[in-house]
Amino acid sequence: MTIEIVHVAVGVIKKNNAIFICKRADEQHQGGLWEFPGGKVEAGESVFVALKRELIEEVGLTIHSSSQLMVIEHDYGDKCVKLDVHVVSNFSGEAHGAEGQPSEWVAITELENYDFPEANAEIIEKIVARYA
Ligand SMILES: Nc1nc2c([nH]c(=O)n2[C@H]2C[C@H](O)[C@@H](COP(=O)(O)OP(=O)(O)OP(=O)(O)O)O2)c(=O)[nH]1
Ligand SMILES: [Mg+2]
Repeated sequence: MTIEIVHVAVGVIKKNNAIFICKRADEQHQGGLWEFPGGKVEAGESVFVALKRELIEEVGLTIHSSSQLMVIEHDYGDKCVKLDVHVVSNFSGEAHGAEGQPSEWVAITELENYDFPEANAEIIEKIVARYA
């Protein structure tokens, strides 16, 4: 049996000492938890193009560049994901929950007070180590 790994472009949107996060809808995989916005990389698409497309759709931002933070493979049991995590600080627009989802700018030092999917623990650890 081959296991499908879903490749996801994830954007850590950073402005000064804050990160923009969104809440996943209850009916989504890992629903009800906070996330860094992003979504699936489609066939033939680069990670940057996927990230750009997803961030316009989900948070109304146009990104101009991004820098890779890390790649994490995680098996949730019902789904395997490969999170391609990029820091985005060069963007235009005002971040908002463009799909009606709750969203906030959160200080990096406060991120640990929000519930994220399991795979995100490593991401938050790295953001705190690097930027807090
Ligand atoms: N966007 C995002 N996804 C995450 C994070 N952490 C984490 O485990 N994931 C998982 C949850 C999902 O299984 C997958 C992302 O899928 P998604 O639902 O955002 O994909 P998508 O935007 O393309 O949406 P759709 O096609 O399902 O409508 O990655 C995170 O911080 N951000
Ligand atoms: Mg998404």
